[in-house]
Amino acid sequence: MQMNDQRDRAVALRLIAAGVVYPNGTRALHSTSLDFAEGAFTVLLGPSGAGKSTLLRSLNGLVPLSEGHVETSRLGVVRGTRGWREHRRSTGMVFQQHQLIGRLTAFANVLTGRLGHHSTLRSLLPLSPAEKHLALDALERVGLLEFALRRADQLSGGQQQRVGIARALAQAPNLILADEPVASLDPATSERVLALLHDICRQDGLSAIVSLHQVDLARQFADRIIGIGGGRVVFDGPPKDLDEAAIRRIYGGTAPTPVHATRILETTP
Ligand SMILES: Nc1ncnc2c1ncn2[C@@H]1O[C@H](COP(=O)(O)OP(=O)(O)OP(=O)(O)O)[C@@H](O)[C@H]1O
Repeated sequence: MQMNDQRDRAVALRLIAAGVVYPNGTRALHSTSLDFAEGAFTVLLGPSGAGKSTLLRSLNGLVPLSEGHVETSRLGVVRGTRGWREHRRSTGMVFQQHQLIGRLTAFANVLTGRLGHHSTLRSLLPLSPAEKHLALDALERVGLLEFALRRADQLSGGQQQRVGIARALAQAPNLILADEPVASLDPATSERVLALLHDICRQDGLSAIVSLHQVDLARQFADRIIGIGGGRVVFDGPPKDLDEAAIRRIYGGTAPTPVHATRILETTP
């Protein structure tokens, strides 16, 4: 897909002059405005500490904005506790470390994706058969129906991340935010998990914003790549425009460390 196609699409989500300063005074995101097109698979790339997680998490209020706004096509400018709750309910989040409850089954973990749809009191009661079907359907889509009753901590890393994707799908979201969803997986599993996420988003017309460390995966799957450096957008374009100069701009002259080298460094005492 070309950038022009993206411009022709409706805007699903908009970041307007948004910035983040953490309580310790660190400015992690300088004033940034971005439009995210309906149904597009957008990848955030950048070196460690660039501000990818901050930007991604600010999009659903997990990191509060210090200035600016988030606007969605459904809600307009997101405001107040109720507005953010409503926005989060329709935003599926996939995390690097899955954030599953290990002693619960895959099925029970996926069901937790439904809890945002209920009041605190109602969520203490069993979920409806329709919601259980939704959760099983989500597990089937990620190819894990046969593991539905297995404890999450007895699944492989790739399977756990697929449960994480199923949990996000069980929310029936309009938008998926994935914060380094494959950072803890080996390269082959990373590609499979990302292909799965990409295919599901495409089939359902879901907008996805995904932060990644791997340039090759960004090139393979993204409709649009946003490069972040020092809390600012330093590249924004389709994968075909991500040339060596753009990579230098994003990574500040130091080539991104290949995944296998990172793993050797991590596992060597
Ligand atoms: N809770 C926090 N309090 C203070 N500073 C923070 C906090 N979280 C992140 N930062 C700082 O904000 C900057 C951006 O961090 P962020 O986690 O968004 O980067 P990132 O690009 O996602 O990095 P990585 O790829 O290593 O996860 C960094 O300087 C980081 O140290």
